[in-house]
Amino acid sequence: MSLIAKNISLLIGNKMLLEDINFAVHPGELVAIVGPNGAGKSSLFKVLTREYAFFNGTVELNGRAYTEWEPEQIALQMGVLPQSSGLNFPFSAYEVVLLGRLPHSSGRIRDQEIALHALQLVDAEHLSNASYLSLSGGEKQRVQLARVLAQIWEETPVFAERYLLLDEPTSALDLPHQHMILNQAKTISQQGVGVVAILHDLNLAAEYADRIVMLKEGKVHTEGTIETSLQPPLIEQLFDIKVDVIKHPQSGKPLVISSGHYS
Ligand SMILES: Nc1ncnc2c1ncn2[C@@H]1O[C@H](COP(=O)(O)OP(=O)(O)OP(=O)(O)O)[C@@H](O)[C@H]1O
Repeated sequence: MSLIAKNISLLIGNKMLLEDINFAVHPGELVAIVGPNGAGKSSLFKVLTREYAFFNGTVELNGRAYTEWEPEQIALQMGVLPQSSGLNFPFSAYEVVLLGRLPHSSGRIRDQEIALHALQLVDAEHLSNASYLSLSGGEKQRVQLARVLAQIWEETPVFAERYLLLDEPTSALDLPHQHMILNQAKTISQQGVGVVAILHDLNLAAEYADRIVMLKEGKVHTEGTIETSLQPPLIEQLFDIKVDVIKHPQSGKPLVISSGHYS
């Protein structure tokens, strides 16, 4: 049981956005998708999350093509955090998180407990009663993450395998919150959820991901473990920039350093 995309190609107008991509995420792992601007990361994300349906190839969720699932069944298996959520109603932060529980029928008290707990996990409990519209960019991002966490909070009687798909989940966050959120994503993956995160920061990917998929010009450039992916020649091919990779003094993970010189 996994989320598997096979031979995905995506043509919009006369532009090939994705070309013969194979991608999979399995329960229990965190996969980072990285690559330069315009590489196709968000396009792949939109295929994986059904925002785009007009692609060639197949996407299978837990053994069945998307077309074979009802939308409500998909919502019980997959939480999606897009780059921006255009919510314009004056809901409180807490009410926004409760929206994540709509696909479920676990009862009002349980849903409320989960929503509060999810807000705690993203350090936003103190914002519960604030109007969502009044929140800062980073606060909104954390509340939206709490909403998708609430959505895939626990196994349902029918669906044990769940997935969390995050498009640049740290883009609006300060340094401590970047680590806090990715720590949560990692913990959730260790609890058995398959997590996909588009990340620009290679060092965050190194710290938290189990695997890295590198995209370039709509194709998978490289895929592998942190150690095999974060090699200077590969990074230089991907981003056209000179880098050194050293060992992080605390975690021992690869640490990518660049002085900004083009290769
Ligand atoms: N709807 C569309 N119609 C035509 N071209 C598109 C469309 N969406 C994206 N593109 C183009 O496809 C390419 C890939 O875009 P995509 O948003 O997937 O890149 P990305 O890797 O997510 O980039 P970034 O890091 O800048 O967010 C870009 O060149 C973009 O201009």
